[in-house]
Amino acid sequence: MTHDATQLPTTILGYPRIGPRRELKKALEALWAGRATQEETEAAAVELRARTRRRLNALGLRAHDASIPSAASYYDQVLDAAVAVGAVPPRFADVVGQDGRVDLVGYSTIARGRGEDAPLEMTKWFDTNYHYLVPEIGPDTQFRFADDRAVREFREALEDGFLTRPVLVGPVTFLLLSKPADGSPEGFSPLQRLADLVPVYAQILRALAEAGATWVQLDEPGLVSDTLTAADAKAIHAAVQETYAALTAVEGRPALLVAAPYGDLGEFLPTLAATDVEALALDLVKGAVPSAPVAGLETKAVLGGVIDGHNIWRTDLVQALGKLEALRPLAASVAAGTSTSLLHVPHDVEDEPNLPAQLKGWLAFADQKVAEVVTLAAALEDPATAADALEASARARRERLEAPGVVRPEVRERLAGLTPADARRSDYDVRRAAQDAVLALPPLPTTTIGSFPQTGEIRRARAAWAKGELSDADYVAAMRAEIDRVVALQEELGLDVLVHGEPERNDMVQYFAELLDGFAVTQNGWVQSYGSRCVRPPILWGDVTRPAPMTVEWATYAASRSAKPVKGMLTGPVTILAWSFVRDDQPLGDTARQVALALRDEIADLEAAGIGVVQVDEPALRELLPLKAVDQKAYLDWSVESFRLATAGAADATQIHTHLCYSEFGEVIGAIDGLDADVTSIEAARSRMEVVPQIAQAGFSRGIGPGVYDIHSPRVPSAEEIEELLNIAVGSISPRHLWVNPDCGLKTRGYAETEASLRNLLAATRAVRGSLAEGADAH
Ligand SMILES: Nc1nc2c(c(=O)[nH]1)N[C@@H](CNc1ccc(C(=O)N[C@@H](CCC(=O)N[C@@H](CCC(=O)N[C@@H](CCC(=O)O)C(=O)O)C(=O)O)C(=O)O)cc1)CN2
Ligand code: MET
Ligand SMILES: [Zn+2]
Repeated sequence: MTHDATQLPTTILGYPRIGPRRELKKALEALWAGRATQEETEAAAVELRARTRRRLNALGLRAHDASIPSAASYYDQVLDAAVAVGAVPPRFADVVGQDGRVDLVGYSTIARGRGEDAPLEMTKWFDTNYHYLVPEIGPDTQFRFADDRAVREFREALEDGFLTRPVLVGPVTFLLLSKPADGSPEGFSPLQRLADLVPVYAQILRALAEAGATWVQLDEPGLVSDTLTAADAKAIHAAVQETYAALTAVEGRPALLVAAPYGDLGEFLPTLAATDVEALALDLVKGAVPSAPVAGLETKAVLGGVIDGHNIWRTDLVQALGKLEALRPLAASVAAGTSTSLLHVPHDVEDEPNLPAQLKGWLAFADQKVAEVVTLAAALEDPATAADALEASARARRERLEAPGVVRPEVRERLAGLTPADARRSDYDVRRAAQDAVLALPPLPTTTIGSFPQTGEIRRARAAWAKGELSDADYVAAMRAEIDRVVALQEELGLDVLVHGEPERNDMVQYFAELLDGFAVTQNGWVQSYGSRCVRPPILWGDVTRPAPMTVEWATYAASRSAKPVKGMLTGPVTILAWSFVRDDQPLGDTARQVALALRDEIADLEAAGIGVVQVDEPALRELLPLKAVDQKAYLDWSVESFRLATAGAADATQIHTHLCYSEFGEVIGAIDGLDADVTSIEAARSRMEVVPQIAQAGFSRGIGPGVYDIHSPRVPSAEEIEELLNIAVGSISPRHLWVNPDCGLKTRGYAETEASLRNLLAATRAVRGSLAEGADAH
């Protein structure tokens, strides 16, 4: 170590990467569509990185002290780490250049797959709506310092006049998030490869130091979960010790900041504090200031993550400063920072011309949060200089509590009048008989998850409508034409329960937020969900009411086009909360119940309009599950209750479906059972029906549709392949309960592949129905 590292710069753990106008999304999608060269896409990204540095500098992060993070990524930071350490699966070995580098086309291939080569699996990043790519690590994976993008981007910034702080996923987290490569022996876990991986990180640190880096940030969020078995925890303690003993021994290295976002470090804090790293970043939003001295911490610089990287409310700076002050006696020095990367929030409140002025005063997007960090840093130096800013932030919060619409007495009264009976339906058998009588579905009924391809034409029509260039009537006509097409296609293919295809929805959450009171939606508030895909999370700021029916006209129009049952399509309360920025002035459960009541009224209206099947999607049920075991039961109670409150007003004969993606099914199976839906569809094709034994074991005895078509890839599954998956399902799930459906909605797919895949899905279903009938005849 060649410089003073007892003082951390004021900083943020990371910043949005997609660009204020989704510049990176557009550049990447142009490359993928063959409309841009690699050089053009790289050039757009270089420009975006330069703009980001200037912006952060203008907001008060300094240019020369590693205060500005170098944390860009073309797709995902975990994929970046995999490529850096040479952990590219053998099926993609050809995309790695002679020099170890992976160019943008090759990098995109690993992320998105090609032909029969499946991409890396994608899964949720902690308790966020961001998704990372899962590295595949086997006993033979050859780690080496392969791609030096981190060094190149550090140099790029330096040449531009900025000494930045490179950010990498730390080695322990990298292995904890990896999965064993296919063919790994029983009992193998990627963490067993730590000793081979750490020297590569050491090399990277050396290369960064040679390039002039003074600080490097290693993100270790893998340490914040406590749902670990004792044996796992022991192995992770040992891994932390081994990793940071080795990395701090690297000669001439940069100072190390180990960041632990998304929760409290708990038992791993003492372990990290005992290492020789210079600095730790603690999440003081989800986690707490340690209540007693921690051995080793007194020699470290600590970044107090008091600004919430996960929400958009303006911080109560008085309270935040209090936490930093409480931390001071425990550490060598304390700096102000964010709890997580700002990746999960939009760029700039000032870029929202349509948000009400009063609401804007309550909000802090990424840029406002950087300013808050800078204000706190000043307040740490001298509270007097920041007194006005501190008082203003406290005033904004008080004002919010009293503003009209935040509390609506009629909503409060309705909630207060609820009884347990409002969340209970009749027994499943009673419902099943009533539903069989009206629906008369064949065995192994087929359906889809709701959305059909969102074509460029649909999106352009909506954009024109929003700009006033297309009239309401023309917009409705365009969407109805799409519904006609979707219904006709499903009829032709022979699906049993049809959908309208959701063409009118920009997003399954934003659509409802636009129609409910108590929400605001943004114009430019894009947040990366995965790769180039983004969402604009709505802001749930007040009590929720439903001024008018939201889906009835679309659903009844679709129903008028077919004699088959058409499934109404709603997003559930938990998912609406999970994918919005939610008020933090009352328990989430109370907010969820308000949303549930709006959905309950919608279901009543759908029933009254003759819709006899309604799906209430809850793909985020698992996402909001707290990382800490102690908090999980309370969450499962309110989340399940809110779904039931939304659905339990339905008549026995109304078939309620739900849908969940991301098959960590085992973890929430109790909750899924508790939802008491008549039919549940889940993602299963990607994991080749891994969840089926879990379903059987749990004795799940209502309708269940494990997905048989992986919609995350353009690949068309063959009928034989789907038949094989169905046979696995039939092996453990009673045909009385088994449904046939894709893994998820089809909105990100094109029509050609969708049609071909669904055709194969129906052929496979007919084949399996045939063999079931033969089996029944033989008995
Ligand atoms: N909120 C949410 N979270 C989720 C999911 C989800 O569906 N919703 N699914 C899971 C996976 N995540 C996903 C996240 C985003 C997308 C996605 O497709 N996003 C679209 C944007 C969707 C949208 O808001 N569309 C708007 C705006 C579309 C747009 O970009 N319009 C153009 C103009 C139209 C054109 O010329 O194409 C523009 O504004 O510039 C609309 O359709 O109205 C994208 O990034 O491309 C898919 C999956 C988990 N989390
Ligand atoms: C992310 S779950 C998506 C469910 C929704 N009904 C759709 O089909 O798109
Ligand atoms: Zn889904």
